[in-house]
Amino acid sequence: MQPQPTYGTAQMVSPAQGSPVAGPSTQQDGTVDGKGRRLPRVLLMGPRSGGKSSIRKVVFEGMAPNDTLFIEKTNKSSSDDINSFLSMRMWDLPGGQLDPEQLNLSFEDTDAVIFVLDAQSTLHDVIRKLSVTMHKAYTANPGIQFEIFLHKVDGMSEDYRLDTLQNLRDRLTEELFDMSPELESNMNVFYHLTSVFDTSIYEALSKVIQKLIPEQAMLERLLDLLCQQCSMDKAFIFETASKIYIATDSAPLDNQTYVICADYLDLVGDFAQLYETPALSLPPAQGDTSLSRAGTLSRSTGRDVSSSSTPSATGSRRESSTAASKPSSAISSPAKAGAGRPVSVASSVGGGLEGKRVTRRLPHSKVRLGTGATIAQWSINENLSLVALLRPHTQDQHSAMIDYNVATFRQAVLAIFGVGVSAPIG
Ligand SMILES: Nc1nc2c(ncn2[C@@H]2O[C@H](COP(=O)(O)OP(=O)(O)OP(=O)(O)O)[C@@H](O)[C@H]2O)c(=O)[nH]1
Repeated sequence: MQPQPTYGTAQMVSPAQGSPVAGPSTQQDGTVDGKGRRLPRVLLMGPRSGGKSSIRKVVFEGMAPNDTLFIEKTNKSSSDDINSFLSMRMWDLPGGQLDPEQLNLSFEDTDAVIFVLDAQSTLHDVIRKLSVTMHKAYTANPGIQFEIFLHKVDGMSEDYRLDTLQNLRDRLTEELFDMSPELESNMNVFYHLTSVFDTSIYEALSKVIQKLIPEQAMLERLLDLLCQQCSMDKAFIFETASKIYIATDSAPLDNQTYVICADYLDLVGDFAQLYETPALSLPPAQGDTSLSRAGTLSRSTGRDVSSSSTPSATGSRRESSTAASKPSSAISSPAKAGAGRPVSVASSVGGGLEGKRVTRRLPHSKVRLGTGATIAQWSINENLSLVALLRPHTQDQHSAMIDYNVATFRQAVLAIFGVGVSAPIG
């Protein structure tokens, strides 16, 4: 029987640099975690210059979309731990390689395949190859999830995008049907319009990842309860570094809400970095991925860690009128005094701090928008953040209740993922 993917292991995985690897999963290549459990595997495939490396670099390494122009061609397959919390492993196969067998990879232990197709090129030949690969993959693993990214749709009109997608869908369905009608009707195929120049790629990857999280329904239910109790219009659990959301409540999601929440998370991360004091940066603790990532991934570096050394630790407050998603009033600093949860870290930090307990705070911040609504962010742990849109005046009138509910929510999320509560609540 195929082992179930596991998530949220207490032992976080450091994001590997794209080391060239080719071959089936082994303990050595990291597709098995420290406890011997298999990590979910996502294959990223597609024709040459489709945009695979750009997606990886923009979303998981913080590269500016314009810089993708200078990415070198992928010659060898590479594998990356793309999501520290979920310990997910993504394989980027060189362009043109639609058949992973040539690379000694098998579909048996693959959970999802993302096919990245260039919407601006002719797809005629690709569709045929794609259907053959899908057929093979499905035969090897009927539970496999196919995600088709019609990529580079920026610059195309809405109508043209939808037409291109419809064409692709029709032709691929025909090809699959010709091969086997039964197979075609049983396959799980999902389509997404994506571009690295807007949030569509984050949303598409969020949807892919959510399907790989068995705890999804539980998280959604928890978020529903939180929204209901705290008068929140929308709430997300984000993977802080990548801005991918792993869960949201069941209320309908409009793109603008996601954009505002993701931008806010970005802004908070940038603020947190401003307040980082190198002298107080803690050495990487075992299993503390966010610490070990400092200095390697720009957008994920020490975002949460920095909170420990923000002015809030000494009780000072900073306010700024920096615009984030049109905030009309002041923004609290990422670790607003008294708002963060203190985390006691018994660690040797060298020099004068050796042997002392260093108090870290999990950051929390909020901004009142022009509409009177509040956008707020709470860190759940080093890798996850809760971001929510609160109805006007709720935050002012019920802040204690909201803090209490969020603390309870946080405990529940950590318990679901089996990470354990690493910081005192409330
Ligand atoms: N317009 C537009 N161009 C993109 C987008 N994503 C990637 N590109 C461009 O597409 C080109 C190829 O991107 P890569 O990421 O190297 O493509 P790849 O699939 O990794 O290619 P191989 O290395 O050959 O496998 C680059 O010039 C990128 O700038 C997008 O969303 N929109």
